[in-house]
Amino acid sequence: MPAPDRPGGGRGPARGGRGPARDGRGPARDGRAPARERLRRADPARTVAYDVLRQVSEHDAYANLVLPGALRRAGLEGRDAAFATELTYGTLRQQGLYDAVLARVVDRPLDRLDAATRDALRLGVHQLLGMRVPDHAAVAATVALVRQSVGTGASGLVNAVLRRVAERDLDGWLAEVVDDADPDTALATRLSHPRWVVRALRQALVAHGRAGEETPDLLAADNEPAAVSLLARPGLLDPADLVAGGAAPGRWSPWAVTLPAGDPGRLPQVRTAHARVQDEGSQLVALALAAVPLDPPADGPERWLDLCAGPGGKSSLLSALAHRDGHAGVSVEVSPHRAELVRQAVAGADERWEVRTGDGRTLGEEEPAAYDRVLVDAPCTGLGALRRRPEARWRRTTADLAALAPLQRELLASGLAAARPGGVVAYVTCSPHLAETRLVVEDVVRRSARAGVEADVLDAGAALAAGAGAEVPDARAGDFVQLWPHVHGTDGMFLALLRRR
Ligand SMILES: C[S@@+](CC[C@H](N)C(=O)[O-])C[C@H]1O[C@@H](n2cnc3c(N)ncnc32)[C@H](O)[C@@H]1O
Repeated sequence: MPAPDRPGGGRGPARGGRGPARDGRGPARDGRAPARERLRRADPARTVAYDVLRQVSEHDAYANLVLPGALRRAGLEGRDAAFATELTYGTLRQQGLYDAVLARVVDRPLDRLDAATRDALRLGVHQLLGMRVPDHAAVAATVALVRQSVGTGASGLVNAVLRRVAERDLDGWLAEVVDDADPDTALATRLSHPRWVVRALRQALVAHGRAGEETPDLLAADNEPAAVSLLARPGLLDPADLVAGGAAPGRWSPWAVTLPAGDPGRLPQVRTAHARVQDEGSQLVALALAAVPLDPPADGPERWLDLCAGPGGKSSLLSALAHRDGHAGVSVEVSPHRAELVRQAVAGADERWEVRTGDGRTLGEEEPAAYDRVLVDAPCTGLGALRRRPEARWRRTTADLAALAPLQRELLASGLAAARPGGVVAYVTCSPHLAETRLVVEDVVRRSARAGVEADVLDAGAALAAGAGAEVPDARAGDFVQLWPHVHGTDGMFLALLRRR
């Protein structure tokens, strides 16, 4: 995949073909106020984007959770919804680069600006440098937004700053902001990631057998909008039905389809929980666990366990497979709210699938050697899924790695203890970080053996191929699997498979 080294170089909505209100030059075809005058008022798409940005920065909201509701409430659909989405996600992803530009123009440190004004400035810069919105429309519409939301004083500042930004194009600003920076800082600024993340991802690439030179491609993939993948739950829905409705078949998972556009929440199959939005990488790792050959248990159906299951994506797939094939299972989730989401996710396949609110760390002790297949999809930094969570890269810190390390180890050790001899455990993260993947597995295998719970590392690549129905090229990292956004077009899922002796 080529590495576009600029925002908006990819698939963001273009200006061309939009209605007259987009660029402020069109005639008033519909009896409304002239376009130029309309730009004096904030338009709905920009208002939605700005409101979501405010919720993200003021209330630590997640843009991907807040935006769909905001679009629906504003009645935005089609191209307008796509425009609002690109405004929101692009602004959040490129925040590091845009702040570097703004720092050259604003007459005080950015953190001394009122947060509402700073969010508006970032939104304006994205239109100027990351989208093909004409300068005058980007400035006028953003100023209108600020006048309406913050006040006249702030709108003067925003007007002056955005006009200065508009004096150069993106290449001009890129040259300026990375001018005398060291290579890592330059890469971090150019592709808008924190510097520690750039280093961690390069280290992860190398640790999983790839070249450090791929780092710019990986960072660029984080800046591209991810396709909307759906899971058609096995036994409940044939993916061909979704394809007949206009979706494209998935690239890797036999149960995946890709939606061209639109709100998946409106699909009847999603409403009935027969289909679910789920990245193909997530589907593949769950399918791999289900595909590991196993001696059948002597005393009845297989028992499956999803040890940290919220919000239920992989439980929805595992429960459907288990239901189809006559197995039984349990999902455990510590957060009551997320456990409720898991209950909804397993609906339709829940006859012999129980959902519990509880602490997965103690389950291995409470039910030792009780399960045939165990999924430990551990809480992690999510560094492999940055393209879907546009603000996550700015929230995560190295302190999170240290904080998550004990929890990841305790959950895996508990999952291993809950597996019966001959049973199999999948350790999964949506982060390729070495400290959350290989180091956790190696550490827990060693420590568990000392406690009398021995396990062998299985060939996860073979299981992935069995689950997908074909080899997934470039997925193997020794005995482990590491998927990559820039290689596979999936989230960066890690998978290790362990068989208990
Ligand atoms: C990475 S998410 C799992 C994603 C899930 N497998 C899916 O596909 O939707 C990790 C989950 O573990 C939960 N969790 C954290 N600590 C836990 C614990 N001690 N026991 C059980 N669940 C826990 C978190 O609340 C979170 O929902």
